[in-house]
Amino acid sequence: MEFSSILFPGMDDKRPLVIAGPCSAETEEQVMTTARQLAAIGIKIFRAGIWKPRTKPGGFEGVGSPGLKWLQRVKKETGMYTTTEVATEKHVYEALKYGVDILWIGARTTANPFAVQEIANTLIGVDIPVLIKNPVNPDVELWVGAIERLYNAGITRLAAIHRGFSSADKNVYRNTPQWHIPIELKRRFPDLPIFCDPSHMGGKRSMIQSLSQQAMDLNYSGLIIESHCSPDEAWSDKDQQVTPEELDRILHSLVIRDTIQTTEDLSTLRRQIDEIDNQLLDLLSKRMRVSREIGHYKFEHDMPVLQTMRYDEILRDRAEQAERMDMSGDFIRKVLESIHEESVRQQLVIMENAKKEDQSNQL
Ligand SMILES: O=C(O)C(=O)C[C@]1(C(=O)O)C=C[C@@H](O)C=C1
Repeated sequence: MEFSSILFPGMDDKRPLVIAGPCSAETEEQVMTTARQLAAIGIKIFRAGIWKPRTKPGGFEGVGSPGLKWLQRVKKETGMYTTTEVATEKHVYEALKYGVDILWIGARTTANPFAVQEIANTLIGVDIPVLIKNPVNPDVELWVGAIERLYNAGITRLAAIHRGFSSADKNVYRNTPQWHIPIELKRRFPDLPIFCDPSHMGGKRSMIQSLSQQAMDLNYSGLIIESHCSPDEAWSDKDQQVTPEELDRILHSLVIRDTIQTTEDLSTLRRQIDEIDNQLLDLLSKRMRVSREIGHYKFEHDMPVLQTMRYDEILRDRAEQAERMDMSGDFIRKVLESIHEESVRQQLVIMENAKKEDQSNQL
């Protein structure tokens, strides 16, 4: 896929490209005050939710179409480009009618291929950048699928927004980052810009700075940060919004590492990594050879392939050992789960082949 630039005239091709604005457009005054303050600190793209998907009914569901006139005014008076979330065909028509410059697709919508297809069909023939948030569930294929649906509709000015993933486990995040998922997306589409949404990820103002820094260190193109002229009085998501002044402070604190340099030192270290990876592969192939021998033993002695007690003992022992060696137990558990999966697969093949051989010998 070949993506085109999402930038507009007057925007720097410099990291991070920042989109900022309130979670929701509440009143014309709140929108205009916030917009003026953001324009004053150099923000070029103003965001505001016009239609808000809420988990339960009864919450503030956005001001709807009347708020689009406020976005028009923002553009006219401050020169900032505007963006809002669309989830249905009607939202798209309304946003286009009022000249919204960039659309974004929310996490709940990305998770629903029917809704994404409806939006894509509505956009056929329209030249507008679309930003696609990750789906609520940690499924990179759904995210890729949404990007492909838009692309197939002729929308090539695309970018992704990483806002984190829902999780049943309680942790410090509102939506856990699971950085490996956007990293996989980036591996598949190296030219697709990725924005980080530290507001929804952290769910708290205090986490915005460090999440933004991590996103910059992972080479993200941009940030989308919720900013409100009086966050404590916000009608939605007040804990995660910052004043434009605070946003300015956060943005200035970020260290942007942009040098691409391969010195002799780095090459030497990378050669060491290559060598160690070779050894790891060698060891893994030796382990699989032993596992295949166990497979033959199990066939001859009528033993099942899966040995839960032994598997459990390996996971427990190695996780403890890993922690003593300064690695996370969870990490080693994941590695061993993959190794065990391959080991079981190889033993099942052995069982199957040995059975076939037995049968053909009996004929
Ligand atoms: O110990 C065994 O029985 C094995 O076959 C080895 C092994 C492993 O790869 O560690 C594979 C399958 C079993 O479920 C448990 C462990």
